[in-house]
Amino acid sequence: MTNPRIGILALQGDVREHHRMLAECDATPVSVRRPEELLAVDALVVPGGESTTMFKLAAAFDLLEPLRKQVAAGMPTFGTCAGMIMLADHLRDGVEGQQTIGGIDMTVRRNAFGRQVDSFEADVSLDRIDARADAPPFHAVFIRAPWVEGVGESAEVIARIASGPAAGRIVAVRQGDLLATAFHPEIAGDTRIHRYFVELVKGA
Ligand SMILES: NC(=O)CC[C@H](N)C(=O)O
Repeated sequence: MTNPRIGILALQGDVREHHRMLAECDATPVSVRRPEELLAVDALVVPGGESTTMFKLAAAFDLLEPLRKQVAAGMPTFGTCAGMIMLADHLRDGVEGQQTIGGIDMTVRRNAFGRQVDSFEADVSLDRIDARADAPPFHAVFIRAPWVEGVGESAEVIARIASGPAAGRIVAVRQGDLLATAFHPEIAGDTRIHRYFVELVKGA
C-alpha cells in the first residue's frame, strides 16, 4: 500500500499537527468527523486534546459505536495523549460517565502527572521503534498527560519515563495494530513514531 489514507478524528484537539506529520511520512491525511468518513480510511489517528470533550462529541456525532466497531475489526489506530485515553480498555480518574473507544488492554490514569507538572518534556528511549545502536532518544512533550498503570498480556510496553519522580511510568504501548503514546509526537518535530505507525498501516 503506498500513501495510505489515514483519518484523523477531527472532533477536537491537535488535528492540524497530525495532518502535517502524516503528510511528511508519505501518508494521505484526511479529517474524520462522520461515520461515512471513518469507513473510507485505511487507519485512524486519535489526536491529543481533551478526552472528556472528545468522548461527548463522539457520542453526539454518532461516532462512538462506529469507532468501537472499526477498532475491534482491526483498523490500525494511533492515539496520542487524550487519544491514548480513548484507546484504553480501562480508565482511572475519568469524569463521571466518561467512556472510551477501548481496544488496548491497558489501564490509563487521566491527568496522572498531577498539577505541579502539568506540562513537561522528557527523553524516552524508543528501542522497539528505532533499533539503531546510535538512535537518539525521543524528546517527548507531555501536556496534562495520562500514564499507563498496567497492561494486559497482549499489550506491549514501548516506552517508559527514564528518570525523575515518574521514572518507570509506561508512556507508550502497542497492541497489534493499535498504538498509543501519553505524549505528543505530533508537536515534537521528530517523525519516527508517525513513520512507525505508517509502516504498520502499510503492513496491516
Ligand atoms: N494533552 C492532552 O491530550 C491532555 C489530555 C487530557 N488531560 C484529557 O484528559 O484528555
